[in-house]
Amino acid sequence: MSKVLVSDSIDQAGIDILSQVATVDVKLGLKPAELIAIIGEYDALMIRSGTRVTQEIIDAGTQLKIIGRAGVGVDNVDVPAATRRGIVVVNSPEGNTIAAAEHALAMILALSRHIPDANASVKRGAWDRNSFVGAEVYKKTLGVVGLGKIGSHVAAVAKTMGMKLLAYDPFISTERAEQIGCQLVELDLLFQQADYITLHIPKTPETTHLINATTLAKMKPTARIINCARGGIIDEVALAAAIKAGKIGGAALDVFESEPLGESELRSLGKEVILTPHLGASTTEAQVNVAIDVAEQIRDVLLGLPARSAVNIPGLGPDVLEELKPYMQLAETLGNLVGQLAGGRVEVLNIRLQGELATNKSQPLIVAALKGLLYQALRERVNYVNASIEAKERGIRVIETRDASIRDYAGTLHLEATGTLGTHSVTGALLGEREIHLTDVDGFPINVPPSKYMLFTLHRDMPGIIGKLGSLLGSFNVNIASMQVGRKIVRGDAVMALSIDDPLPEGILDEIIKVPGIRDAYTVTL
Ligand SMILES: NC(=O)C1=CN([C@@H]2O[C@H](COP(=O)(O)OP(=O)(O)OC[C@H]3O[C@@H](n4cnc5c(N)ncnc54)[C@H](O)[C@@H]3O)[C@@H](O)[C@H]2O)C=CC1
Ligand SMILES: O=C(O)CCC(=O)C(=O)O
Repeated sequence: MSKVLVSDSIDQAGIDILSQVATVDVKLGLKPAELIAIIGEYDALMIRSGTRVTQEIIDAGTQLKIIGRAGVGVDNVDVPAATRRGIVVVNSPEGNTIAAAEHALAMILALSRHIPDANASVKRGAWDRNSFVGAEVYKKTLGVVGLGKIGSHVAAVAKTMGMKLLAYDPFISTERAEQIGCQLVELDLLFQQADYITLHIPKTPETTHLINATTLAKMKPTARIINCARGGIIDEVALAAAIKAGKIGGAALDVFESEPLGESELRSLGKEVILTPHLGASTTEAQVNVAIDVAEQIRDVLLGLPARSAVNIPGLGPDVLEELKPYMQLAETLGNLVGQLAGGRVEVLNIRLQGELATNKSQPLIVAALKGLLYQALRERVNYVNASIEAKERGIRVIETRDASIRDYAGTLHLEATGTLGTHSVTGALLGEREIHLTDVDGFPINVPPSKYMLFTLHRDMPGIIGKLGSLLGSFNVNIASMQVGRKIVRGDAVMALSIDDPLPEGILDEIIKVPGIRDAYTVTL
């Protein structure tokens, strides 16, 4: 049975799902060295933001197939290292959207009305109404940095509170921003005009210290900044200094450059600063959502099925998967076949999407074809995650072309591999939506379903050759399940495709090539 390690606290609903297919160990608060010492036993690791999955941990996880992040941000996982090792990294892109957005909205209101400090003062026994005079958000300007899932929800609710909305997000359209009621502006203008600035972007090299001494200097002296996205987007030292110097009005932070927050000037500041310990996703509802979402994906991957929200399998969203799954199987089979026909080292793989397929997303098909192509070299080590990287590292150049005019079948895929031993090509189609058929080998039309063991010959189309080959195979006790010849002209060159019941015994290929009229022969295992 597979083994899953859960190293941060996740809802029981997730553990229950994992337990259907695996032994689940929940071990919280492990130090990096402790995690490195045990991770080798596990097939899957499930985390939240508490566990930092470094290259060392990934290297020690020799059995790891999947890392599941019960939440959105995967910045605590070394995704490139996981990708190189073929480990799927999945997250829950939407499970905690509402929770995080509501936390940001709560921060805006709590900051405006000094709720935390007023509450603490009453609990201390005081009745001080003068120190906590607040500000209304009504008719104030909210600047939303990052108008994705969380930013959009914050904007939509803020709109209903009567706020004016500015947004900065270089990756969304003006129309989309307008639909949400936001005016898309340049970042500097947002900094200059906003009364509240709320951050909803990932932490990337571009967004690290986006809020720094220079950008803080552009803001209104009354501006308040809310960060429920990621620590490190704000330079905390510069922020504390700006608040102390009265250059901005205040800040509410849920996330920090280093978590848990250690020694920090921010702790010493008064009611103009609110700090929460990364609680954005901490609602009962969100924790159930993300636990189920990620546990289901881990279960599926352990059962050999694809994950719906893999962050390191580009272009494989659930909708794409549903539509392309049969074609991915076709691409993988053709990749495996053409790789074996080509033998040696493949240098160029030409992939042509034909007919209806020409209008489809090609990336998943390319990944699947490469997975098939590299299977002989890498066996189980190659998967949808690392196929592209492995191909790149081997110097395989991928050329993609499309031809919508070819309409023999609904959609066909044509693969041509050129390597150190020559060029070979195969074409395949789906019959009845799922059944794979080879429709062409090396330019010769055929129509056969691929089978586990196959033999292909290139020969002269002449009387007696099929009989001679049949007798030869029979003398080696090789049983032929089916046979088909593809030719372009009568008595010209032809290709024979045979399905055989068992692998071809050693040495027969040399005998086959000696049969007069047979020029070449290839055996493949699919
Ligand atoms: N505090 C907490 O507990 C939680 C924090 N988060 C964090 O919230 C953030 C946003 O999450 P979602 O809205 O789900 O992500 P999302 O992917 O839906 O939205 C992010 C948006 O940021 C935009 N963006 C990317 N780079 C940008 C840049 N340089 N400048 C401006 N915009 C940029 C993208 O175009 C996208 O629209 C993430 O960092 C996530 O990790 C998410 C959930 C809980
Ligand atoms: O797991 C958590 O509570 C943190 C959630 C979070 O930051 C995220 O989903 O990106």
